[in-house]
Amino acid sequence: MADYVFNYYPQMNPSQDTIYAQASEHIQDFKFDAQVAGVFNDMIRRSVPGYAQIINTLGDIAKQYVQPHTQVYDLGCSLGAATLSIRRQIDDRQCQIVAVDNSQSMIERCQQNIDAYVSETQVNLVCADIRDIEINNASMVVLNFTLQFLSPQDREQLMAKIYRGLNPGGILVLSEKLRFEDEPIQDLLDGLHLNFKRANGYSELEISQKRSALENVMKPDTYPTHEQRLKAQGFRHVSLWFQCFNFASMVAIK
Ligand SMILES: C[S@@+](CC[C@H](N)C(=O)[O-])C[C@H]1O[C@@H](n2cnc3c(N)ncnc32)[C@H](O)[C@@H]1O
Ligand SMILES: O=C(O)C(=O)C[C@]1(C(=O)O)C=C[C@@H](O)C=C1
Repeated sequence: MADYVFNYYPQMNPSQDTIYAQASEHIQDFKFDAQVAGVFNDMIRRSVPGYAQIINTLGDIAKQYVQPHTQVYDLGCSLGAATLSIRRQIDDRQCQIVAVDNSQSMIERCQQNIDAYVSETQVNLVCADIRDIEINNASMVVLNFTLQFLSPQDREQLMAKIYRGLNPGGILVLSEKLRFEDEPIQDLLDGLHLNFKRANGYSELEISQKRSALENVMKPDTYPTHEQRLKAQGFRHVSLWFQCFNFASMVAIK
């Protein structure tokens, strides 16, 4: 599989993630702070199976779904990988991309990444909580591994806001880590994910310390929960379009 986004945007991948490499007595809750922002491109590529494929495909989906003179929202944009992939495909459409993250460190690095490439499409980079922003005149909304960091009640409210802000025919792309009710399936897919991390050079110590750090802050839903929530908002067409182990990406069309 072409790992194009990392070859295409080489400046996005400057440092290796060694955040959990040393044993620590007190593992603090995971935060998207300056330390994480500095290594995030390496971290997410080595932690999320299919990440590059998902980023590339977001551009393809944008090409099909983004309508002229509308807005595209990238919620929890981190370093801007999704925004950059989408922007390359919609330069002829007089659209604006609204990219939002509440981590100042992510936003600063994201701005540098966006400024590094010329484009006709304006990117409005906002440092804010995605629970507080307005969404309107949207033809595409992206939540690429962001919803899982909100509380269940906030997930529901955000979905309702996204649905209201999308134009008819607009699309939401929702990528998440998944949980499985079926225990053997949960164990199998979780184990395959751990092997993916090992194959990408993470030690057992790094894997277990990161797991502890994420325990309280990232609570994945099952696919049926996602599907029910999306349909309850009114989305008429809901499907998985990608899954690798316990990581998936869904589309929901209004
Ligand atoms: C796993 S990262 C997303 C990766 C990114 N979408 C990509 O495709 O590379 C989650 C991001 O969501 C941001 N985030 C988490 N909760 C947020 C909130 N309530 N409001 C805004 N941003 C949030 C974090 O700061 C982090 O940058
Ligand atoms: O589940 C894990 O082990 C992860 O590292 C997942 C995950 C994610 O899904 O966002 C968690 C935090 C980091 O942002 C990168 C990847």
